[in-house]
Amino acid sequence: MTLKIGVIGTGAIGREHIKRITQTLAGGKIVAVTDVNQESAKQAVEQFNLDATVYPDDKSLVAADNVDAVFVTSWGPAHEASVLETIAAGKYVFCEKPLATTAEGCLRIVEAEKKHGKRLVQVGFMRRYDSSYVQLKEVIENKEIGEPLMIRAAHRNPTVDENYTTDMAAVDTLVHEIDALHWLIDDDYKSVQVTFPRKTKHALPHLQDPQIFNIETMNGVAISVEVFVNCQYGYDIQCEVIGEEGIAKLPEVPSVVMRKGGNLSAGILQDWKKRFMDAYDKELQDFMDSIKETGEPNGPTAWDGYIAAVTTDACVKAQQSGEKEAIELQEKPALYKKSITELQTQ
Ligand SMILES: NC(=O)c1ccc[n+]([C@@H]2O[C@H](COP(=O)([O-])OP(=O)(O)OC[C@H]3O[C@@H](n4cnc5c(N)ncnc54)[C@H](O)[C@@H]3O)[C@@H](O)[C@H]2O)c1
Ligand SMILES: O[C@H]1[C@H](O)[C@@H](O)[C@H](O)[C@@H](O)[C@H]1O
Repeated sequence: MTLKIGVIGTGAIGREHIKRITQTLAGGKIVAVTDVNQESAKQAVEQFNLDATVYPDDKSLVAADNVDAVFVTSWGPAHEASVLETIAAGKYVFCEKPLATTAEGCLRIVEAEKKHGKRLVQVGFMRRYDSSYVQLKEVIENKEIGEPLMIRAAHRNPTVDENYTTDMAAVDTLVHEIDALHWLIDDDYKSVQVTFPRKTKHALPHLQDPQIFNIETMNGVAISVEVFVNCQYGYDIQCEVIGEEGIAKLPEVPSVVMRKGGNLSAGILQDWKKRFMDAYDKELQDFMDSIKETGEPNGPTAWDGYIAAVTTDACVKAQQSGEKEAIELQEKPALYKKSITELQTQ
């Protein structure tokens, strides 16, 4: 059975996902697209030679009889309405981060899914599918470094455009670590405090860059994440877990090592599209396969989207107050108690 997919938002990641469904992955077909910029939607159809209808808006795309599942790849503030619309139609939805821009918005999605009675939503936290994070998680789960005590991480982008603001360091960038790190050590967040080191001359006046987020977990693990989005030299994701018996570090991205002109050198990636390419492939393949095999998506849930939103809200508050801010979650609903992946690996 081929999963027939409609895409809302045909910008950078929307097109990346259309390309992988059309050219790389098995089991899905893009049958519908929409974008507030209708020209962009039409261009996407031409670019990938799609046999797909261009709809005027998300509502009409979601309602189309031949659409089984929807990808929400529009701007963050538009996600909640499209996801709610899709759940109301009883269809599956893969939503890029953020699930919604507020914790309240995520809870509205959780409530809608609970009312529907089974999981329909997967959130695009692709690091859980990245082989280097999966290896790191295995080392931690097998207790090879004992109990984790501290994590040192960094999320660096070479540059960002002028629309990138100080809060986006949390909401747009750190959000990946927020999802990946609690999953990695199977713990919950307790509080966050933010410090602003000396500002780089490469950041525009309105942007504080770099920033350091100090997060404490319920088990007392101290996490420090540097977000530096004008680091100039490349796209660099680092993560080191310090445990009672040793240290485990995210492997470096393989790169050809050259000896040339008196230098020993290896390349560093320049943008996010390549770093998590395989993980994007795996997350979407898993989305399609699990729906076919079990009737529910397998990956990060709407509840994971809610955890991320509560945490990014606290981070933004901490940026503004300079104080340690609490990260407080509501009780996890039964629908999300165990993901299918967790049950399978027990
Ligand atoms: N998982 C990741 O690593 C990753 C990477 C990049 C982007 N993202 C997320 O994906 C989303 C899109 O990012 P992008 O880089 O592709 O942005 P983009 O600006 O390139 O594309 C977004 C597209 O959505 C369209 N759009 C906006 N509002 C809409 C609406 N209401 N209905 C239909 N179309 C609408 C815009 O016209 C644009 O074409 C963001 O939420 C971003 O955070 C995730
Ligand atoms: O939306 C992008 C994307 O999520 C990238 O993975 C991240 O590195 C960037 O900082 C962010 O702006």
